[in-house]
Amino acid sequence: MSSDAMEPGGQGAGAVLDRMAGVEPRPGVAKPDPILRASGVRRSFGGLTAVDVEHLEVQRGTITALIGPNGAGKSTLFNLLTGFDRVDAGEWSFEGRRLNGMPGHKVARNGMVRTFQLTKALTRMTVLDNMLLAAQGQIGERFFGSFLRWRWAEQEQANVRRAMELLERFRLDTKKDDIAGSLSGGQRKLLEMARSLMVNPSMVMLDEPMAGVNPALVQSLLGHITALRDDGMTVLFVEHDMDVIMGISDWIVVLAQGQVIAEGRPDDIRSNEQVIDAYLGAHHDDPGSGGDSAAGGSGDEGTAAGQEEGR
Ligand SMILES: Nc1ncnc2c1ncn2[C@@H]1O[C@H](COP(=O)(O)OP(=O)(O)OP(=O)(O)O)[C@@H](O)[C@H]1O
Repeated sequence: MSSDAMEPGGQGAGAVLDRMAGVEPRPGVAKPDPILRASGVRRSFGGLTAVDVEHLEVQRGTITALIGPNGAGKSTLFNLLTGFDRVDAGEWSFEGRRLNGMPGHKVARNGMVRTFQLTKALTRMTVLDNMLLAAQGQIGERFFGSFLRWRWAEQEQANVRRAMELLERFRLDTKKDDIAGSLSGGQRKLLEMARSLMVNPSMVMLDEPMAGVNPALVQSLLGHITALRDDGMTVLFVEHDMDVIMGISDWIVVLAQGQVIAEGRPDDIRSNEQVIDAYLGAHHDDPGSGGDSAAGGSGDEGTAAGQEEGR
């Protein structure tokens, strides 16, 4: 995502971060140029309020982490914003467009994509077919049913070219004919990221990008995530590993019991008493430690294969 994916005026990540310099670290704070805005978003399951977000803005061109103890509502909020679950109340917009009620595939076509852990069906397909399938929503509406078959073929060729470019970028090109299920945990994470880029998104939402990844591959994955931001994309990610969170986030949003209890830069969050209390209360990793991976806390970070089995 080249210069055209960059913000208007061709400013890079540095300029975006400069504009964030004056933003106060407090829940619901307005951002200079939000790509995503949510207000009054609520979701309950029976008597349990899983998400109750009064106001949240995500600044364009940043890496923003969504963190919180187990059961804080991170996945539910991800699902709601991306059209994979229905809100009880609230509204949100992406690039100024209201997204309420829009199904997931349309949200993705509007430029906001989320990664998914590879389902069983996907693990039985080749790496390249996984990539091509991820592009189908893009061509489907415009080309399905078309009698102009050559245009279809043309689009397919373009998809293969794009898939191969992305596979090269993520160093998976030599694996294109391998069955996705044969990839290591880290390679699967790379494939999940590569798949999401097939629709040319302006915002990528990563669901635990480091879960099940061999430590040797963590640096490489981190490099890919910061490269997305440096190419002008906005990244929102849910993660438990505090080293990762503190290391790459420009901004951190902390959820506890469905509510945003804190927002700020890594240093603000490290020293925030409310955040520390929320984590300690949940017997989770201390966000102030920056040390031993919070991977320990969630109990769901087994191998990629293990996670898949659970889905
Ligand atoms: N489909 C559902 N039915 C009933 N309860 C649900 C459902 N989905 C989530 N919940 C509950 O909503 C709360 C928030 O869950 P959610 O998975 O969003 O938290 P999380 O912050 O992503 O947790 P974790 O870090 O453990 O993945 C939890 O109490 C969970 O049990």
